[in-house]
Amino acid sequence: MSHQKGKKIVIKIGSNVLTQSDGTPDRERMAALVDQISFLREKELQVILITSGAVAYGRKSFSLIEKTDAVVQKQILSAIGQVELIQAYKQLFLEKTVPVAQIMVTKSDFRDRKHYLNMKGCLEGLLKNKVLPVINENDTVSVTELMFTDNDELAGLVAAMMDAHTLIILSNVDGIFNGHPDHPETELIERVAPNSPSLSHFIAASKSSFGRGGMITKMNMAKKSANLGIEVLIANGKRENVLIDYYHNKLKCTYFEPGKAKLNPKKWIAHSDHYSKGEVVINQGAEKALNSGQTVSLLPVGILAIHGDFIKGEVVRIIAEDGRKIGLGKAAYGAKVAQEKLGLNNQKPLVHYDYLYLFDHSA
Ligand SMILES: Nc1ncnc2c1ncn2[C@@H]1O[C@H](COP(=O)(O)OP(=O)(O)O)[C@@H](O)[C@H]1O
Ligand SMILES: N[C@@H](CCC(=O)OP(=O)(O)O)C(=O)O
Repeated sequence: MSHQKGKKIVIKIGSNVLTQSDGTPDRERMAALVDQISFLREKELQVILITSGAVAYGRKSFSLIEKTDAVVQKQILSAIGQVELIQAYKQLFLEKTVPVAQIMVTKSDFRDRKHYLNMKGCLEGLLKNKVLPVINENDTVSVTELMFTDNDELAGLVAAMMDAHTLIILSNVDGIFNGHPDHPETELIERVAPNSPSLSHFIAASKSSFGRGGMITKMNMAKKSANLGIEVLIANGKRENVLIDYYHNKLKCTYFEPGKAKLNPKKWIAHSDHYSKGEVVINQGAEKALNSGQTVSLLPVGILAIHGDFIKGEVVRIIAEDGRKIGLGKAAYGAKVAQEKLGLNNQKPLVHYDYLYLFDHSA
C-alpha cells in the first residue's frame, strides 16, 4: 500500500476509544490520536475525522437535576458533551498548529442531492484550506428514525461522498474476530476479499459499553464501502501508534480489500436506501437486462408499477415482481410522468445507467 500525496482518508473514532473503562474521557488516548493524525497530515495525506463521544463526554461532565425523558436526556448530554469534545480536540490540535472545523450532520442532510452537494462543497473547501473537518452526528435533532444507525454509517456515507481512498474505523478491538473477541481461541480476520460472504455469523450482538451500533454495522458498512472501491480498515484505536503503523503498512487489523471502483455518482445512490421516496416495480425482462452486466438503463417499458411519490432527482427503490429489492436509482423524472409512460416503448429511461445502483446480494 503506497500513500500518494493528497490521498483522502476518513478516520472514525468510536466513543470507547475516547473513554476509559469507567466512562471518563481518556485525554491521553485522544492526544495520542491527535498526534498521529497530525503526522498523517504532515505526510500530506488529507484527513477527515468522524468522531463519536459527545454523549459519553456529556454523561461525565453533567448530572441532570430533573427527571428527564430518555430521548431528551440523550439530546441534552450530547449537546453538552459535544462542546467538551470539540474543545478537547481544538486544544490538542492547536498544539500541532492544525486548524479544526466542526461539522454536525443529520441523516436528512444526505437525503437530497442539493444538501449533499452543499455538504460536499464545504468539506472540499475545508480540505483545500488545510483545515481538519471534525464531524459528528447532530444528536440534538437526530432522534429515532432520523438517526444514523451509528457513526460508522455516517463515516461510510462521508467516505463515499468525498470519494475517499481509505476509511479507517477505530474501535476498541483489533478488528473482526472469528468469534467473540474475549474468547481465547478466536482469531482476527485479517483480510476480507471483495464480494466475500458475510461475516455476520461470527459477530456477537454485544457492543462496547458506550457504542451504539456494534460490530455488525461496522462490517456491513465496511463491505458496502469496499464494494464501492474504498479500502476499509477496522482497527484498534486504543493500540499505541495505530495510525503510524497504518502509514508504515504494519497495522494489525481487519482489512477490506476495495472492489473495482464504480462510477462516482453511484456512490451517493448506494447509500440512499433509507431516503428513497418511491418504489418502481419492474418485470422479469427488465430485471434480467439490468443484471446482465451491460450498460443498461431502466426504461418505462419494463416498469409494471410505480408506488409513492417522487420528483426528478430523488432516489427510487427498484423492486422485482416478487418483491425483492434489486437496487436504487436517481429518477430522471417524477412519479406523475413515470405513471404516464408506464409500459410504453421508446421512452426516456426513468433511471439512467450512470445513476443506477444494483445491490450486491453477497454482502
Ligand atoms: N466477532 C467480533 N469481532 C470483533 N468485535 C466483536 C465481535 N462480536 C462482537 N464484537 C463487539 O463489537 C464491539 C465494537 O463495536 P461498538 O461497540 O459499536 O464500538 P465503537 O464504540 O467503537 O463504535 C467490540 O467491543 C466487541 O465487543
Ligand atoms: N453522536 C454520538 C455517537 C454515537 C455512536 O455512533 O457511537 P459509536 O458507536 O461509539 O461510534 C456521540 O457523539 O455520542
